[in-house]
Amino acid sequence: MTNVTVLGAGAWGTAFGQVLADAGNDVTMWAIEPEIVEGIRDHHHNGVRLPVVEELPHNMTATGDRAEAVKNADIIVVAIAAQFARVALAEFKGLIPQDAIVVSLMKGIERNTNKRMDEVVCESLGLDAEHFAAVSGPNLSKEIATRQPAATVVGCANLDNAEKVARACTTDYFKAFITTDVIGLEMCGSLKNVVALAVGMARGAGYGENTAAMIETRGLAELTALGEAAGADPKTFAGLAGVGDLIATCGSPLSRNYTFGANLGKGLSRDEAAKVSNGVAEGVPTTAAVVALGKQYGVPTPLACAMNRVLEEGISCADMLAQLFDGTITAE
Ligand SMILES: NC(=O)C1=CN([C@@H]2O[C@H](COP(=O)(O)OP(=O)(O)OC[C@H]3O[C@@H](n4cnc5c(N)ncnc54)[C@H](OP(=O)(O)O)[C@@H]3O)[C@@H](O)[C@H]2O)C=CC1
Ligand SMILES: O=C(CO)COP(=O)(O)O
Repeated sequence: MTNVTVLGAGAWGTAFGQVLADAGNDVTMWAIEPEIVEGIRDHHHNGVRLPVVEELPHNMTATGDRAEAVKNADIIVVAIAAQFARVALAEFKGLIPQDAIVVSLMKGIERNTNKRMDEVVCESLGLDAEHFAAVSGPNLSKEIATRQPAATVVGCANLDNAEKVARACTTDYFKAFITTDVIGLEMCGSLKNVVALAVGMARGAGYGENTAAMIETRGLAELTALGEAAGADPKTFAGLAGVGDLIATCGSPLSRNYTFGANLGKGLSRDEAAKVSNGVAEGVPTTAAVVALGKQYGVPTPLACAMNRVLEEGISCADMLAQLFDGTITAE
């Protein structure tokens, strides 16, 4: 049996915690808010972040104490909003058991440093790459919370450790594939959120299938080019974490990024869309970081640049799309 601790009892942290518990592990959730800790520990329910699950498994508990949360953990899963990961993890430095594998579920690029979550987690905890794993795939939390069949990809520089994590989250409704392409998983998961914002925006503004398909396909080309420049394996982009996650996220109102974009497309301002957003829309802070990464690697990022103008300057959906029609003829 494996002891697994999940840092952050948000929607995905809690749903993934349930997967881990269903797979037979003893699961401890760590959260700051006492209401969430008490809810999971005493009532097997996270009414704040995942009310759709009436009764969480009984081999899942919670604590607000950092040292207690991680002291016996074989695997530590980080599911904190990406922009807060560095500051939150700093409090765990020195507490993580030496052989523990630290797994990130987060899909974002850190603003200002433009770093991926593998970089942020390893830097914050003083962790070596062999003990870090990323999990990314088409994993809308509410669907997995209701145990609908789904699959994901676990990436680690050490394939044995990837397999350990994959085994720990394998159930009869959740399947995990493994890879060593951590950079590919990080880039896929983070950049598809920017694409989902743009597709949602087009949908919210009333555009149809052709427009959505154009944004998704050109978005995939953009994230593949940027990912390859960052050192990713191009094959990853054609898999579950790439095309798979784009299909799920860009096609579902369960996605916070899609919904945030749809609200922008309906005419809400960025602040208004944030107010009605239910959970973190990682694409919003990540968009500027993607633009910066494009400049750093010398890779054109027309879609991220257009979405950045929406978020920073408030341009309309029509103007955002016009950015993609600059009159130049290029090879696809
Ligand atoms: N939901 C989904 O379908 C999926 C989400 N992901 C990714 O997983 C990550 C988490 O998403 P999700 O759980 O859905 O998000 P939620 O918005 O539901 O929860 C965010 C989590 O981050 C925590 N948090 C925010 N700020 C801080 C802070 N300063 N210190 C400590 N913790 C903090 C929140 O704690 P608190 O509750 O106390 O505010 C909460 O646990 C994101 O990167 C997301 O992109 C990946 C795949 C699927
Ligand atoms: O990453 C996700 C699905 O794979 C969840 O997307 P959102 O963060 O947009 O809800």
